[in-house]
Amino acid sequence: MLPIISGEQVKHLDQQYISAEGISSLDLMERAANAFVAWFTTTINPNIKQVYIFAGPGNNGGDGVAIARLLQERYYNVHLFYLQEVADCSADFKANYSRLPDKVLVTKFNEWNGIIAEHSVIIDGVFGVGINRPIEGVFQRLIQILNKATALKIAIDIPSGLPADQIAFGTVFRADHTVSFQFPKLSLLFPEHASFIGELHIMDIGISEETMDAFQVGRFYLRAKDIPSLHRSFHRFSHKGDYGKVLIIGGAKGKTGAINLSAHAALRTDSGLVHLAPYLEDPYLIQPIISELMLFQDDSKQNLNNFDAIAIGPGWGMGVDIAYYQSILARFQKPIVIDADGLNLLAANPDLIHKIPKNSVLTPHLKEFERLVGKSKDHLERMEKAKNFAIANGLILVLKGAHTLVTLPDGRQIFNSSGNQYMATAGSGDVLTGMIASFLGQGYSPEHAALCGVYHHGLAGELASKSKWRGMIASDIIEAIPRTFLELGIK
Ligand SMILES: NC(=O)C1=CN([C@@H]2O[C@H](COP(=O)(O)OP(=O)(O)OC[C@H]3O[C@@H](n4cnc5c(N)ncnc54)[C@H](O)[C@@H]3O)[C@@H](O)[C@H]2O)[C@@H](O)CC1
Ligand SMILES: Nc1ncnc2c1ncn2[C@@H]1O[C@H](COP(=O)(O)OP(=O)(O)O)[C@@H](O)[C@H]1O
Ligand SMILES: [K+]
Repeated sequence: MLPIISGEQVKHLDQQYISAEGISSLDLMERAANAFVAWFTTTINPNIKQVYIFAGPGNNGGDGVAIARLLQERYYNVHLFYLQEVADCSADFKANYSRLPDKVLVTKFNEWNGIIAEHSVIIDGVFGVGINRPIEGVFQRLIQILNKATALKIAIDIPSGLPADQIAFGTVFRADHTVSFQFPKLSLLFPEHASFIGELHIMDIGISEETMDAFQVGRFYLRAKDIPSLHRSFHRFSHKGDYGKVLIIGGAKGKTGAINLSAHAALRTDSGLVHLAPYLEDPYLIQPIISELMLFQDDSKQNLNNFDAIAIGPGWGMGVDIAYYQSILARFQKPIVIDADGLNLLAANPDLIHKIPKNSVLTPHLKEFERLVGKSKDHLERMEKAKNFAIANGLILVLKGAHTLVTLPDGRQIFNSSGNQYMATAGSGDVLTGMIASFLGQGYSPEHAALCGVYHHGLAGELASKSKWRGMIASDIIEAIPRTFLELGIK
């Protein structure tokens, strides 16, 4: 998994990589600039009239100057602005400045008339991970002007003004796209920074995960390439028992759709047998949405150990008898998946937490998490609380959101890269619950079940949204689950 290292460590990483590979820092900057330009030329409408690049004094500015040259070589009209005397800029900035072709228009920022032509693009190379204090003076004036412009805005590495691993503390460039090098800086994954980042794109500049591992601080980014090795393989003689028997408990009156969604998702994730146990006096009153599902009447006494995995909570309601909740925990000794009202009931009855089997997977959204551990002032504090909670209770916490964060009982924290905003729709969390339960039932370790569940769920959302966009509903995500295996090359 790709380590998310701190902004402070980036310099050391660069130095180590440069000396190990025998290349210069200028070469690495050229790679970063080329990676940016490769993204730009394949993503941005080629009919733009003008590209404005704003270059600060450090290496982020140096990237901007190199990008100016490379875009001009590809016949874009480029106007470069620099903010500080070139003599006072970083060495690699200067080296790139001296390589600028005549066709790049160059102006010092304080001599600019402030006009931005229509159909143009703004590229922000003012500050990168080297920001070390709030933006003031000429820098602040520039960012304020740019933030008012209607042109498409693109940030190099990180929107200027945003610190790499903290909450924003002053003026920040508001990008439509952020093209970050090598790994996502931690602050690019915080929900409070959504309006600064726009769409996030991570471009590889060739530094290996092994090189980065030396600097890791226990935070990682989960990508498609990490997933296949987490999967179990099945063979020609596998039978449905090998694929697991799953029970989904929840679904009070009027809310049985939630367990139906979880159960359907478990089937599509390859579970052999899936049962529903709605919280109704007569569970046989409901009709499962698909005929492959079965109903289970739980009388609070049966041994549940016949099931390979259990998920509890979707649509359960808060009227559940706590003795029943306790009876489930007493009758099933393997790790379980807990979601929705299973979590809300836990928040209301904190003593229950000690009865939950170790390594169980809890999947709160931000509000459910707040009910469990109290308010957090920002995502950094929330991450810290997630870590303490997972370590103290020996549980796996899947904190759902745009970049769902999986925290393991040893404190490692893994951000998911898959998914999109179209997944913010009723029931998409129920789908995730069913998927994680399915992998658990197929014999995956709870850690692998959580990671595979989260990644495949996000990918299913991406695939389904290609044809449904804003109209996507949770059932569309379920229908796309089989394609996620194809996409990742998992038989
Ligand atoms: N491995 C990587 O990630 C690579 C990084 N590169 C680029 O290098 C950047 C980092 O470069 P630097 O370390 O030079 O840092 P920056 O370019 O972010 O700028 C740091 C400079 O700005 C000054 N500064 C910081 N905060 C300020 C403020 N509020 N007001 C005024 N001046 C301020 C600092 O004193 C320093 O001179 C990355 O973000 C990336 O764009 C690439 O060139 C090469 C590869
Ligand atoms: N903007 C987003 N980007 C990526 N994934 C998202 C986004 N919004 C929501 N999701 C995902 O959708 C799911 C929503 O779950 P949840 O809030 O429990 O919904 P519900 O209770 O309706 O089932 C989570 O897995 C979450 O990660
Ligand atoms: K920037």
